[in-house]
Amino acid sequence: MGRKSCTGVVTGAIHIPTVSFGPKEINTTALAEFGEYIRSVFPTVFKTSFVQHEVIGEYSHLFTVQGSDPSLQPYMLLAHSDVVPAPDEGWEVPPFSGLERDGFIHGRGTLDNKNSVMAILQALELLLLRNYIPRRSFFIALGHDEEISGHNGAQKISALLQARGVQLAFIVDEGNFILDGFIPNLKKPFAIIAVTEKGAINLMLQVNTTPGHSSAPPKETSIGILAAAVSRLEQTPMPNMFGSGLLKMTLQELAHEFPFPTNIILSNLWLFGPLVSRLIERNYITNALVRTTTALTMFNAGVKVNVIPPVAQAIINFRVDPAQTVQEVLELVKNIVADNRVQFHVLSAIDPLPVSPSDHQALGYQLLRQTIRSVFPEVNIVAPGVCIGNTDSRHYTNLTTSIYRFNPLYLNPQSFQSIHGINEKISVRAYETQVKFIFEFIQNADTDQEPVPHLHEL
Ligand SMILES: CCCCCCCC/C=C\CCCCCCCC(=O)N[C@@H](Cc1c[nH]c2ccccc12)C(=O)O
Ligand SMILES: [Zn+2]
Ligand SMILES: [Zn+2]
Repeated sequence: MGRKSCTGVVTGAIHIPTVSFGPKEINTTALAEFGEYIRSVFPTVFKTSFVQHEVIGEYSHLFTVQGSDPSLQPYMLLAHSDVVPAPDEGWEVPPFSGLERDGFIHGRGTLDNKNSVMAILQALELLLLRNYIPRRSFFIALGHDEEISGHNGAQKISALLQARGVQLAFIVDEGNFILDGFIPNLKKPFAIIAVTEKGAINLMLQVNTTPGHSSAPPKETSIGILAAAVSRLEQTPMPNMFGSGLLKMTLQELAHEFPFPTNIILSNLWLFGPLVSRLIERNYITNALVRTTTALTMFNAGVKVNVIPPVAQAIINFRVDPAQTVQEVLELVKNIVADNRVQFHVLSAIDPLPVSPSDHQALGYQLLRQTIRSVFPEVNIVAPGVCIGNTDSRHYTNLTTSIYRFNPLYLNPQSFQSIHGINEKISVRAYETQVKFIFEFIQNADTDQEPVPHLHEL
């Protein structure tokens, strides 16, 4: 294949429909094609002697970049090549066209997360083409099943590295962004590096009742009983955990960016905390930062129009606040439902992750901060925060206690909705800046903490 332009490689990647449809449904043809594709567009990465490439779990990719200084502890960059499904309806352009129009590349995966896959490999390709030899070793792990929990990709890579005795200085994965327009009155963007992520529970509620003829219905059917139970859950939010969370720290760092009187209010959360937490929970996105969320995602019941339904089932997806545990949430749920005709089946449950360090000694955090300052000089605030979704990085807690989830991209509420939604797109400029960010980050990781002039400028 001839050499493609910087954004042409993204277009080609979006074109390959590497969709994870369900727990065991992946598009193996597309994933295999994706593997061939990255080989063809990043030839230098694949032929460099100190870059080892392995395919794990059939479709995930692990690159080991051997640094020249074995005394430096390695780190790892993560991304994933699979995407969530994208039916054509509602899209301005077909989701797998990868069309470049008006300065944007359109399509599923442009923000989540083929942008990162391609930007990481592109940055490495450019460094290698300039004969850059890293001092610090690093790994690049590209999962192929992140959207369905990463059991065949990230989990296997993690087990392999553990078996090899690898311990990492830190990990950088997708997760948070440079946020723009999420807080009313705050015009300036701010970068949030997620130092933890929420837990998750998929809980099935089931009600069984005796089937029969619909002409003589019982007072309550399985559908009615279950509908009332899930409605109680939806109407009863989990407790607001504002006081105990990281969000307090994030807001204190943001305080002086606000005009009077918000700056005073946010600097004195000991006094105004209850007021602030009530304001935060009013918006559905920021609400996810202060509590365990309850999302009714599936409902299934009934077999025929004139048959009393024997079974009704609903699935509820909870995202567990880092200040709570799965067990605590399940107890609360049982108390809210308070109906012993409703059975509980926990389909999957994962606790929130521990908080990674963000102090001055935290190498990964400080390198991200330093690179943000350099690549996005207009961003004044870099603060630690919580990732409200789950990422492949959760499979790597055996390799490091320092996990950071940050995409070097601007995100506004509209682009937030496009992730897993419709009209996902990335501006050409944003993608090029992401490449620049990783290009600088890799070089910064080779310096002795203090920023020094870069060996290469992009
Ligand atoms: C004051 C600050 C205001 C902040 C506003 C908040 C803005 C939020 C910004 C970004 C959030 C993006 C969410 C990150 C996505 C995480 C990746 C993802 O979608 N994961 C899936 C699938 C998944 C992956 N691993 C697991 C493990 C277990 C269950 C699911 C998954 C997901 O979370 O569902
Ligand atoms: Zn993702
Ligand atoms: Zn996703």
